[in-house]
Amino acid sequence: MTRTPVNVTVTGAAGQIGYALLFRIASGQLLGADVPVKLRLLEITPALKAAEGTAMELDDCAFPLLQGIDITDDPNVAFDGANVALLVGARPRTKGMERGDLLEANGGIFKPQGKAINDHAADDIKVLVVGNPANTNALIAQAAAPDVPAERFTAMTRLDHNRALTQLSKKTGVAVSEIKRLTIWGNHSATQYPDIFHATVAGKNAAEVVNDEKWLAEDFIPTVAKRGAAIIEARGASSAASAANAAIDHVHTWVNGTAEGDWTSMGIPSDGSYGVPEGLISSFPVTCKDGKYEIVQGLDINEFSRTRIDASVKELQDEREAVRGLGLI
Ligand SMILES: NC(=O)c1ccc[n+]([C@@H]2O[C@H](COP(=O)([O-])OP(=O)(O)OC[C@H]3O[C@@H](n4cnc5c(N)ncnc54)[C@H](O)[C@@H]3O)[C@@H](O)[C@H]2O)c1
Ligand SMILES: O=C(O)C[C@H](O)C(=O)O
Repeated sequence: MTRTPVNVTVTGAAGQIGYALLFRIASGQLLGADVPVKLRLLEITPALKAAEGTAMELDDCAFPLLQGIDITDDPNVAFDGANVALLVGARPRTKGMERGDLLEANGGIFKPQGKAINDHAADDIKVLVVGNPANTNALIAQAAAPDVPAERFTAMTRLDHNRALTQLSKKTGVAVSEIKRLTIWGNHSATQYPDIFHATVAGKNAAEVVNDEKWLAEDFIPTVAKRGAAIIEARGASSAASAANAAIDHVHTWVNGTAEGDWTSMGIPSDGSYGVPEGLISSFPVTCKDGKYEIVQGLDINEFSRTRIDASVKELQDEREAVRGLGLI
């Protein structure tokens, strides 16, 4: 194998998502079956031993693409030369909490990590923030990295996108592979808006196929938006394997592109499209090509969608004000 390995940094490597994620990265599912990787695992000091245990297991898999594992509690070391950074490490919410309740607890993590990325990462760094509240944590990290192009900081709404695909598939009886152009707008929170008005189901307009606004408003949207809480209620812990799967999907699509005629959802810095204030990290419909993404333009936004997009964007603005007040941006 002659390709230069890609340096992938994963924070919170000893956590639940980390455990579901690292083996898939090392096996080639993140970047491609022919792309060698070097892993950098960042953890807090008390969790280093657990991260070492995971690294031992990674070694024991003898993955042909895995060309090294470094473990550290120093962000400056973890992000040195990083090409891809998955910011997972954060405190997950527990029963009864909203993701916004985590702002203060987790905000302090993302500012120093953003600075370390600014100072040490490779020029082509791509960042995915998974740790909640993901959109605003991404904003904090991005604000601390003025030398990195802002568009390299993204937040994960792919789990919501995947959840929405499955709910729509169950409602219509059509396989997820036949559903295209679904969109998650806004925040990865209970205000997010999964939009099927531009989606297609086996080539037909999804909203017309469903033809049931009551189901949309009272079943589909709340089921997708509150799925994280439902999983916490059922498992007693937040989603892990599905979150890791979505992180793999997000980066794989960003690097390798969206399929012709389809798009995906990513939390990205707004350029003002669709009335979302510039700079907010909000979820949009995007196409990806050659390692870059673009917002899908020109979609008609009906009244039903507008109200819901605006509500989620308002929450993002409030979160931005809150972290400004805490001196995090
Ligand atoms: N965006 C999404 O769709 C989505 C989905 C699921 C979970 N999440 C979020 O992902 C985060 C991680 O979830 P989890 O279930 O793996 O939690 P976890 O508690 O199992 O693991 C978190 C890990 O992060 C580590 N950590 C804490 N502070 C750190 C720091 N400063 N640097 C490096 N590591 C640090 C902890 O030691 C722990 O090992 C949570 O914020 C959770 O809410 C997001
Ligand atoms: O809901 C949570 O707190 C975890 C995660 O964001 C999820 O959507 O499953």
